[in-house]
Amino acid sequence: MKSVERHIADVLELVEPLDPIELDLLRAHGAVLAEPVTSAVSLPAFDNSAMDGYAVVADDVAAAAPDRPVTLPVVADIPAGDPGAHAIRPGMCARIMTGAPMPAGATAVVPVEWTDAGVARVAVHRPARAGNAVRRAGEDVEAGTRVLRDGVRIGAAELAVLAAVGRRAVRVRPRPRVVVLSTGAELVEPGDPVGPGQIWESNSYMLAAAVLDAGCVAYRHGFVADDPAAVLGTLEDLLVRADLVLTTGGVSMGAYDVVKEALARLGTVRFEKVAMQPGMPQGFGTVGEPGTPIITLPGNPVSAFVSFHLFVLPVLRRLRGMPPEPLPSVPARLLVPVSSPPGRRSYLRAVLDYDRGDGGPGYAVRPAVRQGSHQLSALAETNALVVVPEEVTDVPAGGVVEVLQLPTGAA
Ligand SMILES: Nc1nc2c(c(=O)[nH]1)N[C@H]1C(S)=C(S)[C@@H](COP(=O)(O)OP(=O)(O)OC[C@H]3O[C@@H](n4cnc5c(N)ncnc54)[C@H](O)[C@@H]3O)O[C@H]1N2
Ligand code: MOO
Ligand SMILES: [Mg+2]
Repeated sequence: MKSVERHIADVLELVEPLDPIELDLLRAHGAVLAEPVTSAVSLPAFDNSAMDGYAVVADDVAAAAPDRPVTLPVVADIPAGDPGAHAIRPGMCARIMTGAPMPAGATAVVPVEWTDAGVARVAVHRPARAGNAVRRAGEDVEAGTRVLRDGVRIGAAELAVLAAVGRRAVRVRPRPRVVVLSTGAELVEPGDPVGPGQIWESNSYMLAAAVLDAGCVAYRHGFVADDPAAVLGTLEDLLVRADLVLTTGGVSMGAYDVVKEALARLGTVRFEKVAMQPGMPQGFGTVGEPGTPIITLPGNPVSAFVSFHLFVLPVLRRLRGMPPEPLPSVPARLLVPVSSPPGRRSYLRAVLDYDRGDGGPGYAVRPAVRQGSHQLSALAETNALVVVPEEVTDVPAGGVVEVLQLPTGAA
């Protein structure tokens, strides 16, 4: 059987980062930057006040005290947005608001709380050192420096930086478009009546949501019956929209496992067994001309879920122009013993939390009781996967295991 690492390397070969496009700021939210962004301007662009108060010459107020206030004439009133043509000389001051340009000649700002808040004249009762409450031009960003690097995901903070340096649009890699297709004659749309032997379909919902959470566009096609012609026809129709196709079901040894049969005609897909539990039967390759990458996940819901997080997430990251890193991992103390089949690496659904035992700072992990690859219920509160290596069959409670952290939501 093939190793998990080998399979990850193979599926990653399927894709390259998508070609960059130019998008307006808000539409670029969630996309990955495809250019380093340099600021043409300094930020702040001009010396300005950090507080509402009075711009002064610091030396003038050096001796100010509550019992000996220094009184100065107020020669200008400078709100934020003022074009900034004011100047003061020693012995004068200007009323100034937060964000307003410092008048020439001023060396400090006295906050209004340190004064009597006068309008024509002001009494200052505390000294301010030179530079007090002044935000210098360029102290945040110097003109010509890089503010964002190529490959960062544009979240709220990055959008703020882009807007602040005056960008209206940016070059980004578009969100990958992922078609999700389930197969199986037993599947019924949730809520529709189920007959004998039928079940409500869940994989396409799970995968579409996981694709969205991974910052991609999901086209949930629903499901097709176990008929190779139907699978083929549907795939051909969907390819135009797809940067990646995900299917579930029909990849094992069953007589009606039609994904295998259909794809043998339409593309170059390899079906293999990966030494893992759950998620052993896997397939990948391309379909159509030019080849659209396809990953065929096993039908068992938990197998599809685990396979998505191990194999599909890195592929989506690469398409987005991000490093195709695996899930982050931490060591954790097992709260209950676990077992695993020999020769296969187990990924046990589990709840990871801070260790509340005597073990000091660190993590503790509790695998779910129900670990069957059909037992969806345990997934609901799962936030992690416990890894039990191929050669290990039992780990006692208290043993330290590697734990993969599952994504917590939209990326
Ligand atoms: N003789 C063997 N049988 C099986 C093997 C094997 O090696 N030899 N492997 C088992 C393993 S491991 C897995 S995983 C599954 C993989 O099955 P398929 O990918 O062929 O998927 P199906 O047969 O279509 O379905 C399996 C199971 O999952 C349910 N399912 C499928 N799709 C959905 C869906 N969209 N929503 C909800 N549930 C779904 C389906 O009803 C079946 O119960 O094969 C084992 N068998
Ligand atoms: O690989 Mo299957 O996933 O064990 O149920
Ligand atoms: Mg099957």
